[in-house]
Amino acid sequence: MNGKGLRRKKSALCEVKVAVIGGPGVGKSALSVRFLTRRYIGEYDHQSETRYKHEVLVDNEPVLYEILDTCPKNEEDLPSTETINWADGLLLVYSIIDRRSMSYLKRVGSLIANSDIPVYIVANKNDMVHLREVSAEEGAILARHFECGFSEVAAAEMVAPVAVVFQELCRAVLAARRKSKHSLLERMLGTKTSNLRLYARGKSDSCLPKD
Ligand SMILES: Nc1nc2c(ncn2[C@@H]2O[C@H](COP(=O)(O)OP(=O)(O)OP(=O)(O)O)[C@@H](O)[C@H]2O)c(=O)[nH]1
Repeated sequence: MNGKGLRRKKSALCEVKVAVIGGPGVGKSALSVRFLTRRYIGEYDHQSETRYKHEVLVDNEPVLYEILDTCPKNEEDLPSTETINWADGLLLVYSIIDRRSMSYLKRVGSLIANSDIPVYIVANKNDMVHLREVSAEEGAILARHFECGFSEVAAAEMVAPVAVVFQELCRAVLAARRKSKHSLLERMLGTKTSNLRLYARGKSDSCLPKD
């Protein structure tokens, strides 16, 4: 114990695994590193996927993000089943100046059509509107199709909107966890649990948002 009260137990940390997915060069690393370090680094020299860990507060609760920055070799190189199964949530990235990157996400959509993994769509490089190939409306339509959140950002310009994107995906993951826990309880108890307070204990429960 320290002077300021109880030291936080490690088990109280909520872990959220995010795979950052998108076609080549859309800014997956720029977005990830912006979120991790608040800095914009223009060029990344990596030939393979990279994993990061990062702890932040989301809605005043500590969250440990594990971020997988994927690295497709070309437009045909879609994320593996292993990557999708590993993730709790997918950050799907396209570039507003690259129409092919929107098509890439549509192909990813077919891959995850039968899954209920939470996703968030982010359109990057909106500092380059003079070269725009994909309208914001098209992004919003794709997000409606995925039933997920959507925003246009520029990793090159600002930190806050990029952080919001990661926070929103975290909220979607926690909401999905809460929903699956409720439906598991409903199956076990044979009743609706919406009026029951969940008795939270144990490590996995610490990842659930409070009711
Ligand atoms: N103008 C502008 N350029 C950006 C932005 N984000 C990234 N870039 C540039 O886009 C290029 C690709 O960025 P990366 O972050 O390496 O893209 P990536 O999706 O990780 O690339 P791969 O891992 O090779 O698929 C770099 O030259 C970045 O400087 C942005 O918001 N605006």
